Amino acid sequence: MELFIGGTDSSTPTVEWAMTEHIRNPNILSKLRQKLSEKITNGKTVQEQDLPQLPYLTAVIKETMRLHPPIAYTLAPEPKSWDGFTCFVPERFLDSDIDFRGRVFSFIPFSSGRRICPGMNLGLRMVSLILATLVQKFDWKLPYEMAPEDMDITDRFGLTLRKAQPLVLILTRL
Ligand code: HEM
Repeated sequence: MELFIGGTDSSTPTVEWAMTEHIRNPNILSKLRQKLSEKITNGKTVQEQDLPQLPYLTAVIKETMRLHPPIAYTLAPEPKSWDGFTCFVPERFLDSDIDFRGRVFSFIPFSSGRRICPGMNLGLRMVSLILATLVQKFDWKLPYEMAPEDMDITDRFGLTLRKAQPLVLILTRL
């Protein structure tokens, strides 16, 4: 199955960037797949009620939103606030109390205060379930024997910060 990620809402760029970072960091993809298989057993598919037990999945989504803020104009990332600013390291969020509510100025993917996104919980559930299902149920590879380092990872600036070139992956059912 060939997967093109498209769409214009704020959830889609997060899934697309998360998948892009996982292709560039296969050890993180393996770790996430392992964490999912520890909690979601017997061939089940991840469900909403499983999400609180999947802190690594949440860390991956936070790290994706840190490095690729979904809504560009408000949320330019701040290099000085983060060690290894350009590196994709979900572990930085594991023992941290930084949540999605915008209480720390360097991480406000859903804005904060009175402007905070009213769809935050729904958006997070959508991103978490889509990403977890794709990781859990499919093996991913780039088409045309392309190498991860050949991927175009430039942003396309707009209301949402999308990849300039859409991600295309070949998915095989695991
Ligand atoms: C991962 C997904 C999402 C992200 C990252 C996101 C992010 C944001 C951000 C940063 C803002 C504030 C924009 C500003 O400061 O003007 C916002 C506003 C808003 N979002 Fe979301 N959003 C997401 C999903 C959703 C969903 C699923 C819904 C609806 C079902 C939604 C509905 C809204 C609405 C109505 C506003 C405007 C609120 C206002 O101005 O009072 N969002 N979103």
